[in-house]
Amino acid sequence: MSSGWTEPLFPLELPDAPDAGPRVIAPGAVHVPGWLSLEQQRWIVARFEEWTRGPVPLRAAVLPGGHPMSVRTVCLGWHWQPYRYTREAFDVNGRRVLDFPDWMVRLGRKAMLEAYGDAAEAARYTPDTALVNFYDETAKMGMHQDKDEKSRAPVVSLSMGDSCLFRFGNTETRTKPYTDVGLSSGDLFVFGGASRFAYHGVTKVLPGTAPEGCGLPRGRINITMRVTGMS
Ligand SMILES: O=C(O)CCC(=O)C(=O)O
Ligand SMILES: [Fe+2]
Repeated sequence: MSSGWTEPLFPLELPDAPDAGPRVIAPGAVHVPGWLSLEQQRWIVARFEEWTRGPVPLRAAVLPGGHPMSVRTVCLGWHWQPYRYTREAFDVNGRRVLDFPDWMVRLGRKAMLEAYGDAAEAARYTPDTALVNFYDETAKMGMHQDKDEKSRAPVVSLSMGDSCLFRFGNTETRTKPYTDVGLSSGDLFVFGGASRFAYHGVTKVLPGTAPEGCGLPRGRINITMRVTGMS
């Protein structure tokens, strides 16, 4: 019971060797465990701390039903609110969000190359927004599609801090079939192609599982880079 992995082992995909290569979870959906080094993770966590200082703070987006999400988010490039992108955070303080960093474009391209192995596709990939989510130990994210982008380019996801159970489903329904994947600190997950509009969510954060030295002793950060297709 001390491992933190309290879910049944099947169909949970356990992270094994940290340097295990890419695994295809569904067509177009690839999980790369342990992709970022601890040093890279720490560096990104330090950037996260800068982003949360503004101009737009970390905030829980309010869903149309009036309930705030349990996850808190800060955006880069374009600000997302349910369910659209704008340059200014009208639902927070009206300020324009930080520019999308060049280093993150480069990281997105490296991620694409790692996941799909197609150098030309990777070189073309130019994400222009990132939703940077912070999960405390009770936060979750319900099953949803990322479909507010006008582009079908893949979504690149990076995780730091505590592990979580990430549920990756199908494009038709919020329910089965899905695969539960353990996403740990440093993991990469890319979904594009036939999986670009698959439902997915975070069912549980596993407190106390952040590795020593990742820069985030508790809680979980997830960055999803996307191409808005907007200008
Ligand atoms: O936290 C995650 O791993 C997923 C986040 C997500 O699906 C989103 O921000 O749309
Ligand atoms: Fe999503």
